[in-house]
Amino acid sequence: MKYIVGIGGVTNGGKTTLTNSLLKVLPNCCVIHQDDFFKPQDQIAVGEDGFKQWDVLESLDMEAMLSTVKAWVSNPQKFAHAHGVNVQLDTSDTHILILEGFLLYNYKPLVDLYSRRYFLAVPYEECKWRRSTRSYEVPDPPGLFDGHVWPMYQKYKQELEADGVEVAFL
Ligand SMILES: Nc1ncnc2c1ncn2[C@@H]1O[C@H](COP(=O)(O)OP(=O)(O)OP(=O)(O)O)[C@@H](O)[C@H]1O
Ligand SMILES: NC(=O)c1ccc[n+]([C@@H]2O[C@H](CO)[C@@H](O)[C@H]2O)c1
Repeated sequence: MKYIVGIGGVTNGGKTTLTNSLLKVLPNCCVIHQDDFFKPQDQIAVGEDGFKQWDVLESLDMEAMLSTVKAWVSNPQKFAHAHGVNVQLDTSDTHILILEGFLLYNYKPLVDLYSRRYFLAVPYEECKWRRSTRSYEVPDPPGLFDGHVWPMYQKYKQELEADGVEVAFL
């Protein structure tokens, strides 16, 4: 059996931390991180608000992410070997793929592929504080969280609810 598990939700919600714990205990488990599919910085649009629009779907090469998922679906064993994941012989009929990222469920071609969609949510204040302690490859300019990151999070979350996409909140 093949299972695709989504670990989605808000920035700094703990997605990477949870994913790393799951990778240690689940057999034959591969991972794809959505952040690895950000377009180069010079292709990120600047909004009317003056901020680079990192937190929109258009800033990610979702077609490339989908191709990577399809490569796993077509041959999980080969994918595991190529990514240094040991396939355990006694469980070799079970393969798990974790997709980890902040906009996992708003890209239509992927949404029906999940066996289970988990969503990590944290309150505004906690999220803002956690984010302020992080340093990304491209550091957040002042005001980005309130001006762009949090409003986009709310917009995409509302879109999910409106589309009736079922998620399990953690
Ligand atoms: N259960 C938790 N309780 C408190 N803090 C946590 C918890 N899980 C993670 N954190 C902290 O929150 C921060 C973000 O964690 P993590 O990198 O796992 O989140 P993320 O959702 O992958 O973030 P991003 O979307 O920015 O990649 C880190 O500083 C981490 O130590
Ligand atoms: N990974 C990156 O290149 C990058 C650059 C600038 C901002 N981000 C932030 O990553 C978060 C998702 O994990 C988003 O909230 C982006 O703002 C990532």
